[in-house]
Amino acid sequence: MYKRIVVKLGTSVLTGGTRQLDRPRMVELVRQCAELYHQGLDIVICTSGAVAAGRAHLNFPDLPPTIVSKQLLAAVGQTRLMLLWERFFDIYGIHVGQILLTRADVEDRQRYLNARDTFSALLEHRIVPVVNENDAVATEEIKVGDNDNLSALVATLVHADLLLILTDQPGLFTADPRVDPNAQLISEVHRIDPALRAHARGSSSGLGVGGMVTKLEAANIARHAGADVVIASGSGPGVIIRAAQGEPVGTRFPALESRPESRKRWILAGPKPAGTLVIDQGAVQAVCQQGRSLLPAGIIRVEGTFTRGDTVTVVDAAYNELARGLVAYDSADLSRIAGSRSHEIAERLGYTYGDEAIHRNNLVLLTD
Ligand SMILES: Nc1ncnc2c1ncn2[C@@H]1O[C@H](COP(=O)(O)OP(=O)(O)O)[C@@H](O)[C@H]1O
Ligand SMILES: N[C@@H](CCC(=O)OP(=O)(O)O)C(=O)O
Repeated sequence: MYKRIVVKLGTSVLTGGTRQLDRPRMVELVRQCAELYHQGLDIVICTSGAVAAGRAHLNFPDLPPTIVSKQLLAAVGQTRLMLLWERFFDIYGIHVGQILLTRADVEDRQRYLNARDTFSALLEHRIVPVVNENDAVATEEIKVGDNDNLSALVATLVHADLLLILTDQPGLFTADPRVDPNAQLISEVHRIDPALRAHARGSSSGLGVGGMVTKLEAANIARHAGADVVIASGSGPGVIIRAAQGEPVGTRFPALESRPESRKRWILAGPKPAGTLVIDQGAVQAVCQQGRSLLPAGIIRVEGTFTRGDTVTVVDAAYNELARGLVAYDSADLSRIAGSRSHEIAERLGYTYGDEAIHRNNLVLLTD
């Protein structure tokens, strides 16, 4: 039995594929959460559905397809959504607390820790946090963008041992089942590699954001943070209880053994990578197999514009993501010293911040 679970409920689940929130379905989901809560489990809800709720409440207004329209719908819908969560949990004598986040709230480590404290306080007082992106004010630059990645961030923040992503399909299939009727359910995943990613497509229902692509991104972050991840159907009978008891439902991604310490968890889930470092085979070996720091000598290419201390993603020549880390040099400097030996850094730049492009203490591996 798990102790702390984050339940992510997609728009597809909360609307049941209709254009409104499906209240009986929400009540059933809350009933299951309440049963687990009263057995002593900590429950965190990551809810989508604000935009759908806003649209339904305003009777499907004819709005231009702009960011502001979405913000307007979310502003109206979020209160409707929260009202329902509050009412339904209240039936079982459970208090809820709303947390609305954007990427900007966790980009900086201090703010990330503040958010973590809020979650800790709620959970300590046995209040169920109900989390969504702060869509009403989130613009492209500051948002997480999809609630799958948001749920992985939350699972990382609260040290969840299970992230349960509920959607309108029984799990991850070998192809989008809406398109390919012969697609097969994949019940257990031990490696999230390009071959597996090739199965995942975006959302084709017009309701959700990201489809299976973002669910795999989320699964990869959460299992590196030490949580098991399950993707399953929100309409499966007793699905939350069954998943919490460790029964095989949907697609399961067991947590990886390594449990990163606090700062590395932040690097993993907090800041959005501002750039990409493409590294050569020797550096892949040194970083991934030998746990070494990344030196400029192993960098083939620098992409994006970033400053010293920003998070970047580290990829191999085929663009498989290997790690994330905080850079010791900005993008202009790194471009100048990429491929250089350590003693050449000062010669090229006229100064040095050390031999490492990313010190291993600032590096989190994303390989298995
Ligand atoms: N390989 C796949 N296996 C299962 N579903 C997939 C796959 N590729 C794409 N999808 C699509 O992902 C959708 C679920 O994601 P999404 O629409 O974003 O829902 P949610 O609102 O639950 O996040 C499914 O309806 C399905 O059509
Ligand atoms: N934050 C948005 C949902 C964004 C999102 O990722 O949706 P989904 O793919 O249905 O989980 C909302 O509340 O409408």
